[in-house]
Amino acid sequence: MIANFYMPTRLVHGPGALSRLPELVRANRINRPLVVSDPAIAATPFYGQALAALKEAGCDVATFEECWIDARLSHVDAQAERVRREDRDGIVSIGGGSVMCTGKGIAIVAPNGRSFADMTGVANFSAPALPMIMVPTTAGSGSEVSQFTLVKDETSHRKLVGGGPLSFPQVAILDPVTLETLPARAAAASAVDALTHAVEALFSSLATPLTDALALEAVRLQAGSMRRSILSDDMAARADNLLASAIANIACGNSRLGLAHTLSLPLEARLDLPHAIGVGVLIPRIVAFNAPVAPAKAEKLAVVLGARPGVDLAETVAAIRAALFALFDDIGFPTAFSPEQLPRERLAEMAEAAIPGLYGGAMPDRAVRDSDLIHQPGVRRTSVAQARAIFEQCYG
Ligand SMILES: NC(=O)c1ccc[n+]([C@@H]2O[C@H](COP(=O)([O-])OP(=O)(O)OC[C@H]3O[C@@H](n4cnc5c(N)ncnc54)[C@H](O)[C@@H]3O)[C@@H](O)[C@H]2O)c1
Ligand SMILES: [Fe+2]
Repeated sequence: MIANFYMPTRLVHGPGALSRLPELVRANRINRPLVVSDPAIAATPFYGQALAALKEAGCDVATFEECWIDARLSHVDAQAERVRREDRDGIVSIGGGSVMCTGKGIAIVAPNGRSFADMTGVANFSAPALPMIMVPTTAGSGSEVSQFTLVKDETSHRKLVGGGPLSFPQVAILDPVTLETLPARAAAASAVDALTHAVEALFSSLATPLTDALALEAVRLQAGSMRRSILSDDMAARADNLLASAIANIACGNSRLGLAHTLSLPLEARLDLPHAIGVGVLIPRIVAFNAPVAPAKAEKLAVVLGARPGVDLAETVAAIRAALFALFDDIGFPTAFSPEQLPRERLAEMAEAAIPGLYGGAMPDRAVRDSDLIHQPGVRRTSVAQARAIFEQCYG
């Protein structure tokens, strides 16, 4: 396999990093930025300070502070039109994955002059996206280092995926001050999502020693910092947590995701299960499913989770499961689905909806479609019956 590792985004991270925003905006020749955020972020002190610093540095700043949970097609297309009209020359996104994906969508659409809905898939646009500076305020999505943006089309109720090498953010600024105002529940959900990105990257058929190194370090850093980051005011832990979620996305951005994200998709689409709950509850079961075909990876995963590898694979898998369950319990995150969340009579339907998109480990020999970004090449071929059996293991 010829592998391709690509990561052009500059990372500026650590306590105080946000103070570098004006200089980094200038360094990327942005003079007239559109600053994108949501109402919760717009009310925080760090946002007000960032905005004031940009104006003080002489930037002609416009704002869009109306993002919702999940980037919206109508916001992306309308704000891109505004960017063209007002001759804006760059995007500063300050927020979680929803805000960063909105900003990235605007940055793609503005210079390409078509609706985002007409540019989905991989690299389906020709003009480079406007320069983007990303300031994540959750330690979760990793959108700040990703070429892709996930945008909800409210009309068709589909989640659109688009992006390519021309839409990597120029800079990601990771400052733990941004996590101070994040409610514990949202912090737990985004941290679990990030953890699953790293574990999925490890058990991908497209994984390489390079992505493995990043994935394992992301798990070690994430598992070691999550409790203190979420349950106390520990700035060092929050800095680690932010860096871990970026590293996890760099890993899965290059090796793709896996079966937890694939199986979670119909639960999110058809049962409105939140993404983090879907992938978080599934991930210990997916590790158990994958471990027999990747036992060495399971052992390494146990070590970075701080668990002791067992004398055999079954013990190692049990140790991983116990470590993940303890972590989730401590941060108040569920370890099982309730029958209300995932009705037993719909298990067959969910398994059938998830599996046809899988292509069992090989890259397709055709143009990559949207669905390929979501249906991921995990290490193990999976049948509908196996998917159903995995769902059945998710009830505690
Ligand atoms: N592009 C990618 O590679 C990628 C990867 C994973 C997820 N995503 C997308 O990211 C989105 C999820 O992002 P998320 O998990 O970061 O959550 P989010 O951006 O949806 O935010 C969740 C909630 O937390 C609030 N919030 C965020 N930061 C805050 C802060 N510091 N203080 C107070 N409130 C704060 C928001 O206002 C929101 O209500 C989804 O739409 C998903 O599709 C994109
Ligand atoms: Fe995810």
